[in-house]
Amino acid sequence: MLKWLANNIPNCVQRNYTLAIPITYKMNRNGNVQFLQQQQQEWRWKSSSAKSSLDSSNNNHAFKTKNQETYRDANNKRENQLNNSSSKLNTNNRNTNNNSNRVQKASSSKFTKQVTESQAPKHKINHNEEQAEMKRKIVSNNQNLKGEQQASLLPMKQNKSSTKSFTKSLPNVSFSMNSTQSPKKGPLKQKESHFNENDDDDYEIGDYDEELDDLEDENPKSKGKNTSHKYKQEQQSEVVDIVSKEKLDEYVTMFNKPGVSSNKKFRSLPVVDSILKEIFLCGLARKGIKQFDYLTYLIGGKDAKSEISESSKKELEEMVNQNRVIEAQLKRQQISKRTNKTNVIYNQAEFRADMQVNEECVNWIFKNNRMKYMGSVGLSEEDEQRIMEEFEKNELELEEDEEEKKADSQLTSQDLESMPKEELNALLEKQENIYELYKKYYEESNVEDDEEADSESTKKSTKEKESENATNTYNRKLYPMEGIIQKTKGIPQVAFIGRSNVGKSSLINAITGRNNLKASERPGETKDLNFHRFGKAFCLVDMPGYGFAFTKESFVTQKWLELMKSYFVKSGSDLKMVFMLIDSRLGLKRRDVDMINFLDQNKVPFQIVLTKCDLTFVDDLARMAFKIFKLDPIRKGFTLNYHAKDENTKDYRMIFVSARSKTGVARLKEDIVLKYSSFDKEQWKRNVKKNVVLFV
Ligand SMILES: Nc1nc2c(ncn2[C@@H]2O[C@H](COP(=O)(O)OP(=O)(O)OP(=O)(O)O)[C@@H](O)[C@H]2O)c(=O)[nH]1
Ligand SMILES: [Mg+2]
Repeated sequence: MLKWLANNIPNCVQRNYTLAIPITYKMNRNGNVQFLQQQQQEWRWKSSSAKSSLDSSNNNHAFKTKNQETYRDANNKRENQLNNSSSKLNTNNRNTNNNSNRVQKASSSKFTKQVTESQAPKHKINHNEEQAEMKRKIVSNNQNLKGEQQASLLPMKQNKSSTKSFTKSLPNVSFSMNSTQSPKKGPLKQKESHFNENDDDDYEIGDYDEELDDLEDENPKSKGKNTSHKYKQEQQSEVVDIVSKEKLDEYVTMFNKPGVSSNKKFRSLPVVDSILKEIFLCGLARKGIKQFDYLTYLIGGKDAKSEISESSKKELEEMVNQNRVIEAQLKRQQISKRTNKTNVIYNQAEFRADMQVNEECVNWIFKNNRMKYMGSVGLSEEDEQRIMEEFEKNELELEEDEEEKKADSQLTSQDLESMPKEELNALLEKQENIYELYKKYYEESNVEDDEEADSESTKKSTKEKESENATNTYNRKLYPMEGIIQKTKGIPQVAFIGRSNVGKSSLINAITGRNNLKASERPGETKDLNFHRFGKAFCLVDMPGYGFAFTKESFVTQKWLELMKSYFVKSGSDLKMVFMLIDSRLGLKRRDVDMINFLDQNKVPFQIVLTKCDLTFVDDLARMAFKIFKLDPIRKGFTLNYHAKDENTKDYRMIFVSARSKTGVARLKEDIVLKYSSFDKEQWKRNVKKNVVLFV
């Protein structure tokens, strides 16, 4: 379809000329396309050599004088293509002549006339009020979509001064795309310290083009066949960032080598790059919006559809209007064709359309399906009674690793005293900065202030509020394990597991956009395995947390672990993914490691999700992620290939989320719907009358 659009719509690219026009089309049940009203009544021709951009008022004239021949060629070509494709598209064109007349009357711009003249006989075009209304709806939908995306970019919301003071406190976390072979010179070589503390140079739009120009210059076609060809292939593959397992082991050995500073190690490894990429894509990049967007474009693919903030979206629109991104993208495509490499960077139009369809798809499924409670699996009555007694008798406390506890206390007693004043001040400043940022953010987004939440007196009130808000909209239906497995048979399941208080229930609430699950500051809130389904597409499973230390034998933990493990083993192929949640502030604990090993041994597909990222620094997140990566089962399975199209490839992407700021939630939602549910996007596209705003 997109290919067809690209070939047949006059805003496609003809040799040196690029034309960008936002168009709206409607796809009916048969897969035919109906063109709707033009989004904007202006269009531009742009010559990549002359870089001339013409106004809509004089484009016809200019086009005849300057580009007459090229246009004629292009137009003939297009008409031929239209004729060829007309047989396929003629099923619904009984009223075409009427339609074309109507459209011609209604359209005021020269361009719209042009389009309809060439296309009206071939396609059914409705240009009535109904469609205008529909278009309005789409636009408003799109605006609504941006809300969540905006919320995800917490740090971007800050004013200049606060961001500056914040970034000052960040250590050198640099991002380099081509660390694999660490070439000394290369077109795709980044300004190495994009996220470097001292690097205040922002990425300019032109930079991308310049890099590609370099690439062009080095191209074998322009310079004859030479060694740079091979070199470019390497560069291309680095963008994809697929690393074989052997290679990965090599990197890890390198990472463990003594005598090399950890900072240096950090920068030198692609695995770290990959983790950092994830962090950046999740909207946690705090250094600058431009680099972030540049990255999303560079990486491309559907994963790059990350939460782009409102302001940066505007910037991107501008870029698209200027055609620069399209040009750059096209150049890249040409290059990748020449180098005969898989084209991982999507076609611009395809990328945008795909992004939009995915978004709509995910929103549709969450909006149009009731979240239905299917039942719970709990412990036997005896066990439950005993647990309740334990709960009442004992103060609930999460177990801590004793060694870590010791280390912590040693740090506070010895290090703080001996710590130079400067360092201490820096530490305090860092804390103040983050505090101010959060305060400002919560003020802006009308979220409860953290300051209040921290104070003792208000703790109670927030607790009360939470319990009030989080209403259990269902009466508890308890099933034996076999019973619920029978009941949920055939529905793909996604489970959330992790220590108590890690934020499982909150994350599910954030994903569903509902407040059905009880979440509270008190650990041990969830006591059953709760099953909720969205139609027959998928089923979300909230689990009790583990990690209590209030009885010697840790009865609760043992019982709940048994329950969860039996579910993992019995659910079989219906269990599509287990999201293993880890609190990004606390990191891995012994029981987490046990659980990871268990999942790995039983071949249960799982992914690590770092939660509460709104409370953690980027560099701490990266370190935490890498610590987790060092675990054997993770390292073994980490393919680093998050463009993987192969369904069987275990996707060991590290996920960073915050249920509070909604960072990463949109991506997680999309993963659930598009990767693990039984929801068929293509079928949905065919069956639901779809309106898509395309920017070609
Ligand atoms: N700042 C912040 N707080 C969070 C986030 N997610 C959860 N919380 C808080 O963490 C606490 C625990 O959240 P829950 O969702 O109840 O955790 P849980 O894993 O379901 O806990 P159990 O049911 O006891 O296993 C609550 O007070 C939440 O408000 C987050 O992303 N950011
Ligand atoms: Mg819970």
